[in-house]
Amino acid sequence: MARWRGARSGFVSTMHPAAAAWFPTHTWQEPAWRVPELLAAKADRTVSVVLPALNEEHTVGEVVASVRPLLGSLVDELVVLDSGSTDDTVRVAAAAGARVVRRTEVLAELEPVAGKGEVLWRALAATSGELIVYLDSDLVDPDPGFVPALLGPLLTEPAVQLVKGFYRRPLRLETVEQGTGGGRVTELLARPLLAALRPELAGLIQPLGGEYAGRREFLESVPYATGYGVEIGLLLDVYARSGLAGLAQVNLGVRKHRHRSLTQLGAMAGQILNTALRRCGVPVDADPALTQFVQVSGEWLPDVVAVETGERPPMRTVLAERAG
Ligand SMILES: O=c1ccn([C@@H]2O[C@H](COP(=O)(O)OP(=O)(O)O)[C@@H](O)[C@H]2O)c(=O)[nH]1
Ligand SMILES: O=C(O)[C@@H](COP(=O)(O)O)O[C@H]1O[C@H](CO)[C@@H](O)[C@H](O)[C@H]1O
Repeated sequence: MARWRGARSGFVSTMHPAAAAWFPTHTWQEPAWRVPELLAAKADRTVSVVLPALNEEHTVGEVVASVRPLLGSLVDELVVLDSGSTDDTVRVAAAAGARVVRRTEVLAELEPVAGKGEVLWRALAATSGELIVYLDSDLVDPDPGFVPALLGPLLTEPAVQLVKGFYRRPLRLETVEQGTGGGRVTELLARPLLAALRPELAGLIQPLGGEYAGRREFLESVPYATGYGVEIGLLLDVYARSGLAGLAQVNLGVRKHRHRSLTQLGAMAGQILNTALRRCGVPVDADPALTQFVQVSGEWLPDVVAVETGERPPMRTVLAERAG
């Protein structure tokens, strides 16, 4: 299958040498795997698709429906891990054909904490697939090709441990044809942060993207940041353990999703920054707080938010302790 259009290889060499060496052989610009080919490569291995969901009643049904046709062939289980939704997410997800697991129903002895990473981590205990695909539940017009593309490298390249999706990310849904501008935390924080701390990872096109797949053996062996730091944490951990050879990325086309406000993304960025600094051995405040500002009747007032920096230990250790 097509990995890289060589005509553009000149630009690749302008990156950090390690990134430039990795990019051409671990980037699928035109993923061409067909399901029958992947089924043959899959053989007797198993695949779990996991959707983290917090109040996603408007979109979770379509995301589930985009994966549903693969259930029973390429996909062995399709799970929505509900993150404490207070809307109709659970009903909509179940009606669309997913197995819905509330975060309180798995590892019930552990009091759940808020956050995306918490449910991605709990999903490890709620599923059994050797390969795990994570998709966000807020996707708009989700492409059924996401899962096959993300599984491609895992099913054909034994050294790869984690596969990240990449895509064009329109910020205004109505201008998807030309739209870009999405991935604000990626462009304003993650990319500059990786450039400063791990320039070898400069070749990752979407380091924070919520569509990715990994081997259970790797995912159960690393801690999970319980908030939005989960993606940067997993990325840094796979690099620390397997080097760039453990990473691949596939073109998923266009990704449209619900966009949060700048204030919300500021809090998200705080979690990502804190996780990345800790993974890279940079001392950080034990209980960081982020002071944002709001204008009330003309007066600017501080709004101090705690930066969630919780971590869950490697699932492997938790399951071993439970097994006694
Ligand atoms: O505490 C949380 C926060 C987020 N999410 C889910 O994680 C995904 C990505 O979250 P969000 O859309 O807030 O991030 P963004 O894509 O805007 O960066 C979505 O499916 C959310 O429903 C979750 O399950 N629990
Ligand atoms: O990539 C980003 O900058 C943020 C915000 O995206 P938008 O500016 O709302 O398109 O979205 C990602 O970051 C989160 C933290 O890693 C992930 O959990 C999300 O899945 C991903 O969409």
